[in-house]
Amino acid sequence: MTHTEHIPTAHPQIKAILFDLDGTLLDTAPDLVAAVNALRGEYNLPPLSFDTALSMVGKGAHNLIQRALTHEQPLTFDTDIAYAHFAAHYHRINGDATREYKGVSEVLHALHAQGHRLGIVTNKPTEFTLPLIQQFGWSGLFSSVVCGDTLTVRKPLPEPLLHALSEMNSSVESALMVGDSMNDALAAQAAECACVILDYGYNEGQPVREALKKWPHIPVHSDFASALHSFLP
Ligand SMILES: O=C(O)COP(=O)(O)O
Ligand SMILES: [Mg+2]
Repeated sequence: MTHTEHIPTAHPQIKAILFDLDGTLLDTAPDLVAAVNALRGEYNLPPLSFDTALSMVGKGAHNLIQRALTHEQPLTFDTDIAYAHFAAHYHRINGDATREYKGVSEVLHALHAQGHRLGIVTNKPTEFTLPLIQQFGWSGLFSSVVCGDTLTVRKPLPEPLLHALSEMNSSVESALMVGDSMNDALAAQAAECACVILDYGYNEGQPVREALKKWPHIPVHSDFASALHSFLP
């Protein structure tokens, strides 16, 4: 069976499409890992392996910093100072080695040209998200960008998705969430929003396809264009 045979049941009326950023639209892993290890250097901690550092990405920057600094043993640190260190390093690095996944720009432009309303719902802070949207030439495409610090809560809670849809004047019945992690799937489920998942991204170190085996109603794709294929002409 090919993955493209899984088509979201809600697709005929889909008008609004919400995208996760890290691991779905953009492979930000090299820059995130470099920033994590630069942060660790500030605390005289040795670098983490790529996979270990990447497994800490998913629940926003404060959670990432907490996991990165307490990996080996508990460490008491000032969270504002640690965030300032992380932000300084990540601003310096952000975008350098980040690449869009195959087909992303082409599909986003095609969906937009077709009249779909597009939004981003990411746990990444706004200050790192907006420069990436600009770098990849996507600024005119999104009618809502909800980041990890837009509200006081983040995915896997449903509020960020619902907030984006309200900014897009769209109903949850007409919406699709496209993500790479259980945080996206859980947020979509809680919002009662249709969802498709890409398996090439980051799911906090766990294969997302395995995690979704008990949720057969959520289609899993390995290719961005195939995941959106049924919404294109
Ligand atoms: O920054 C994170 O923790 C994850 O970001 P994402 O929600 O775009 O995957
Ligand atoms: Mg993601």
